[in-house]
Amino acid sequence: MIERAAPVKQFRPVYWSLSPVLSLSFTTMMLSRFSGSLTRSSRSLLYSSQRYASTKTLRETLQDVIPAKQEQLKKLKTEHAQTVVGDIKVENIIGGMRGLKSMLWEASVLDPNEGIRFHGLTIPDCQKVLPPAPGGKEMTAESMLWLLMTGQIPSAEQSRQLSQELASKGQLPAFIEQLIDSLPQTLHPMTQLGIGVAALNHDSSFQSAYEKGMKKSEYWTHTYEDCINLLARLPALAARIYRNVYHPGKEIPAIDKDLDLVGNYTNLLGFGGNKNLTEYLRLYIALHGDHEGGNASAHTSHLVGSTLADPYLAYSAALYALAGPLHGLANQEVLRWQQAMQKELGDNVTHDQIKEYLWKTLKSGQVVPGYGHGVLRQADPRFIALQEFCESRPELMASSTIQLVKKTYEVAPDVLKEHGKTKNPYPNVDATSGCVLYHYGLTEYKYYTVIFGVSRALGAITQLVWSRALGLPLERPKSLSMDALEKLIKSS
Ligand SMILES: CC(=O)SCCNC(=O)CCNC(=O)[C@H](O)C(C)(C)COP(=O)(O)OP(=O)(O)OC[C@H]1O[C@@H](n2cnc3c(N)ncnc32)[C@H](O)[C@@H]1OP(=O)(O)O
Ligand SMILES: O=C([O-])CC(=O)C(=O)O
Repeated sequence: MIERAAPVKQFRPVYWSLSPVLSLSFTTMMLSRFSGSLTRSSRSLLYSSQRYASTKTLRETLQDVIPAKQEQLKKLKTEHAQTVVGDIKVENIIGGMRGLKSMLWEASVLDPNEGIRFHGLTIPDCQKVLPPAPGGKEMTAESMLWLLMTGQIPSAEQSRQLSQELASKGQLPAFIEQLIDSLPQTLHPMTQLGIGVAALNHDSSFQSAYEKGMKKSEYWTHTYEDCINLLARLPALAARIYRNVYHPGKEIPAIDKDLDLVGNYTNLLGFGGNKNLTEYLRLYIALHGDHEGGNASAHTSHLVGSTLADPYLAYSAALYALAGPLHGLANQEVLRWQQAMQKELGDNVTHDQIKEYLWKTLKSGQVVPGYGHGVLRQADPRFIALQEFCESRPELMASSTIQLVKKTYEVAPDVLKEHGKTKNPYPNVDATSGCVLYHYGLTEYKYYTVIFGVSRALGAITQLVWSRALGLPLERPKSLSMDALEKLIKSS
C-alpha cells in the first residue's frame, strides 16, 4: 500500500494578477487548477498507482511494469502496424518536422494548449501528489524520476531511499575531476558538462557488457545501471564546473548521504544554507525534467541511444542540443536580454518602454528570448508554475528583475501578435526561470543551462531505459533532396 506523503497544496490565485492578455491564454489551466481536483484520467492513474506501488525500489518497480508495456507494444505491432495516424506534407519535410507524429516516448505528452502531462498528470497534479524532500514543500527530482520511469507515485520512504542510493553513487571518479579541472575557465559551462558526461562512459556497464556479448533481454538492466550512475554524478559534475569557473580555489563539500539530489547539488554549488534557492531548484529540476520526445535535447538522446551508444554518450550529445539558443540556452539569453534592457532603460521601466525595446529587438532581426514554442500555443504551464512560486514569496515580488519579467509578459504577447510571425506569442518556461536564480544569488547566467542539463537527464534517461526494455530499433528516417521531393510531388 502506497503512502502519499506529499501534502496537498492550496493553489494560490496567481493568475488573476496577470494581464488580461495572458489571463485569456491561461483559461484552460486556470479552470483545472481552481477546480482543485485532478482530472478524471489523472485521478484514475493515481488510484491505480496506489494499488501497485509498494515498498519496492525503483528498479524493482520498473521490472514489474515492463512486461505489460512490452505486451502493449507487441499488440500495436501485430494489430496496428498498417494503421494510418497522420500524413506527411511538404511543409513538414522543409519545416523541421513540426507536427509529425513519428516517435515513441513513454513518460510525457505535450498538448499544444494545455501543456505537458507526465503519465497523464499535469504540473499542479504532480505538485499535489509527488513527495517533497524532508523539511521542504516542492516535489523532489527523485519523485519526478519515479513517476516518469514507472508511471507510479512513490511513497516518501521510496523517494528517500532513492535519494540515498543516488547520494551513495554520486562521487566523481578522480580522473573526471582532473579532466574538468584541466579545462579553461573560459570554456562555456555547457561544453564542459558535455565533456564530463561523455567521459563518464569510461565506467559504462552497458558498453562493457556489450563487448562481452550480452543478450538483448539484458540491455535495459545495464542501461538502467548507467542511467542511475549518470544521474547520481550529475550534481557533483555540474557543481565542480560552477566552482572552477566562478569560484576557483574554494573547497567543495562532500556529498551528504542524508540529502536529496537537489539538496546535494545546491550544497555542492556553495549555496547550502540558501533554503529558498534549494526549494526553487527542486521545483525547477522536477519541471524541466521531461517535455515529451520531440524537443531537440530529448530527441538527440533518443537518436544517439538508438545506435546502442551507451547512456553517457547519448546524454552528452543531448546536452549539446540543449546548449543552443533556440532551446535550453534561451534561459541564459533571457537574462542577458533583460539586463541589457535594464542597463539601457534603468530600473523603473514602463510598459511603453518595454514595448519599444521589444520592437527594437524584433526589428534588428533577433528573436525575443523566452517567447514562442515549437508545439505550445498557449502560455507554458511551467512558466505559470514558476510565476506562482514567485507570487508566493514577497522577496521575489519585490525584486526588480522579477518585476521586469512580469511587466514584459504583460506587453510582449501583443507586440509579438502585431509582429505577426510567431505562431505562439506567449512565454515559455525560459522567460522566467533564470530570473529567480539571479535573485537568489546564482547570478552567473552562462551557467543556467547547466542546471537545465541536470534536470533534462530525468526524462532522457527514462526513455533510454524504456527504449532498451522495449527493443526499439535504430532511428533512421528517410531524407529527400529538393530534386527528389519535386519528383515525388509531380508523381503524386
Ligand atoms: C525549453 C525550450 O526550449 S523553450 C524554447 C526556448 N527558445 C526561445 O525562447 C527562443 C525564442 N523563440 C523562438 O525562437 C521560437 O519560438 C522557437 C525556436 C522556440 C520555436 O520555433 P518555431 O517552431 O519555428 O516557431 P514559429 O513556427 O512560431 O516561427 C515562425 C516565425 O516566427 C519567428 N519567431 C518565433 N518565435 C519568435 C520570437 N520569440 N521572437 C521573434 N520571432 C519569433 C520565427 O523565428 C519564425 O520566423 P521566420 O519565418 O522568419 O523563420
Ligand atoms: O518542447 C520543446 O520543443 C522545447 C521545450 O520546451 C523543452 O524541451 O522543454
